[in-house]
Amino acid sequence: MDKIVVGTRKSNLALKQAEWVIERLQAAELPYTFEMEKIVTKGDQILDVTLNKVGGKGLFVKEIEKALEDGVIDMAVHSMKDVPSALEEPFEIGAITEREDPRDVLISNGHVPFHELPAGAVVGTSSLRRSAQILAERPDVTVHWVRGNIETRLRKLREEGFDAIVLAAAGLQRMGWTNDIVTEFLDPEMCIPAVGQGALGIEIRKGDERMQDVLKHLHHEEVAKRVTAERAFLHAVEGGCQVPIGGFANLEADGQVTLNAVVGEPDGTKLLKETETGYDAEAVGKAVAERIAEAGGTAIIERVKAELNEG
Ligand SMILES: NCc1[nH]cc(CCC(=O)O)c1CC(=O)O
Repeated sequence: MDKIVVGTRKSNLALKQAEWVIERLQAAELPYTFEMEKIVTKGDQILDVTLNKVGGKGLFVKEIEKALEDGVIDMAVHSMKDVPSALEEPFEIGAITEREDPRDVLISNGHVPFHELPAGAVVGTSSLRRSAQILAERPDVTVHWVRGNIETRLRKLREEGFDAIVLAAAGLQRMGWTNDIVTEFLDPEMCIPAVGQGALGIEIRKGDERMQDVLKHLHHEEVAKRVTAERAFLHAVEGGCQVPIGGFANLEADGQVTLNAVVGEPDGTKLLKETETGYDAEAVGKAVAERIAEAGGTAIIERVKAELNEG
């Protein structure tokens, strides 16, 4: 049987995601064997610097794309939220998978819920999106950066003086840890998740019909429609590095997609939120982006980007 090589980053979460993809493809009983190829990316090597300052999301994707282009791998498994809103030539997303819980979760020492954290509590996060929304809701807490993979962040919660950390439910679920360690699932209207959070994206060489066929067995059309609206928004407001932006879409019973999105000041002093519903996912994303840009979102994004480049 022909062999298909599935590329992945080397973190435990990435390995779980790639294993999940391979299991699902094997279950489809296609005439292929599947093999995993682990790739160390720059983003995995630089764990002690705020990721925002070292080039953002693209860091995790670049080396993997090289392996794809060179034919070392045939497809690459990504967390959809780590995939830049515009892929470069000659790549495309061959499938967007079913979505895990897209919400962020709070894990606190002593299981104190978010609204009951004491004033001055130290909340760990590594994203400007989370800090903006946490501080808008609770200006009396302090946000500190906590970098590293999920295991590292949980260890730092116990050992480094944090009262709580906020991370993606999906990562915990894929690691098999879930509910007993989670204090609270944050309301996705209060803390709007990252674009694509909870879904996986499978990247392939553009026009690779063999992979397109294989990936029909993984693609989830409803999730893809939601993520399309989210990514159209992300693309229209910035198109680049990691800034305080959230976007989360749901499908209505009639098939329309509703997008809630936010651009915020990292210190939480301003949040710009907009909502739009419609049948055309791309148009919904663009409409929300236009309104947020006009309300001052562009100015915030430009300023944050400039600060990241200086820092
Ligand atoms: N930023 C890193 C990252 N990329 C994907 C996930 C979790 C899985 C997902 O959101 O799909 C995480 C960890 C986190 O944000 O807590």
